[in-house]
Amino acid sequence: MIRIALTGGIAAGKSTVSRYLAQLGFGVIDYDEITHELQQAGSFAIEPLRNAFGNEVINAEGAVNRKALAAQVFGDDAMSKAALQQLDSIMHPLIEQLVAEREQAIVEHWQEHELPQYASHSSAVVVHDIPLYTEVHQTIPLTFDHVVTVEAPEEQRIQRMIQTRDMTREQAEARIANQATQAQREALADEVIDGSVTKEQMYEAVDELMQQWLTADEVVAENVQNERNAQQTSSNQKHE
Ligand SMILES: CC(C)(COP(=O)(O)OP(=O)(O)OC[C@H]1O[C@@H](n2cnc3c(N)ncnc32)[C@H](O)[C@@H]1O)[C@@H](O)C(=O)NCCC(=O)NCCS
Ligand SMILES: Nc1ncnc2c1ncn2[C@@H]1O[C@H](COP(=O)(O)OP(=O)(O)OP(=O)(O)O)[C@@H](O)[C@H]1O
Repeated sequence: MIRIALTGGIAAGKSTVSRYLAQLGFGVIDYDEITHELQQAGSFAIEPLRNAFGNEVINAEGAVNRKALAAQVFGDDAMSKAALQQLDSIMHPLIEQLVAEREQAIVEHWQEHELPQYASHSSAVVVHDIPLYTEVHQTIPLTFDHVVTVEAPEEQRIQRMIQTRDMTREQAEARIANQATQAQREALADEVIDGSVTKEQMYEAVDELMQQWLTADEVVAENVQNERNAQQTSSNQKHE
């Protein structure tokens, strides 16, 4: 299996890249979607969250009131920091469990449906779409073959947020300031996709990366197979 972590600065184009990879037929696991699912009524996370943070973080329907929870865990004081750690310790093992189940389903699906445009690839590809990879990589202990971040200049991202998300400049700037920095994301990534170019150019960059990684994986698979064949031949010769 080739495991890829995909992250990026807010509004840099990560979701656009993620959708494109899904369109190509690769399995994509969306960590934001999983987090939201786990905070719906009836989820395993509800009672532990209620016990840790009180009734006020659960709404009348039995789902998490994200605004109320955010008020307890986001802040510069020691209490908020400890609360965020506690939230991570409740959410992250549950996220990890759902991720493992999705990954298994993707591998099973891949075994039955190879992608025609990559007919020769020998491993399933699973893309983990993790907006907050920098923030959570130490508490969700998954290992990745490749870590990719999508980046674009801050002003371009602010303009995108103002135009497509109905935000004011102040709100957009605050969202950026709240996240890890571009330098922190790039320090963890082995590839950076430029989100400031056209979408078509971004897709070309993705195509190139996937070809490169699948070819490298194919070479490793071939070497392993050759090694196995050589060992088999030598063991057969010894028995003759
Ligand atoms: C506290 C919650 C309900 C607040 O939701 P809300 O919609 O108001 O904010 P949102 O999720 O967009 O986060 C806003 C910003 O907070 C920061 N942030 C969010 N979660 C974390 C975290 N676990 N660690 C550090 N920073 C975080 C990021 O900068 C993010 O951009 C939500 O963030 C949450 O449940 N977080 C914990 C689960 C988690 O780790 N999610 C990420 C999984 S990859
Ligand atoms: N290369 C591009 N050229 C023009 N517009 C783009 C490009 N990439 C993304 N966009 C647009 O910018 C907006 C933000 O992109 P996208 O949703 O992919 O960002 P994101 O990084 O996933 O953000 P978030 O982290 O908040 O989910 C969208 O409206 C998208 O269509």
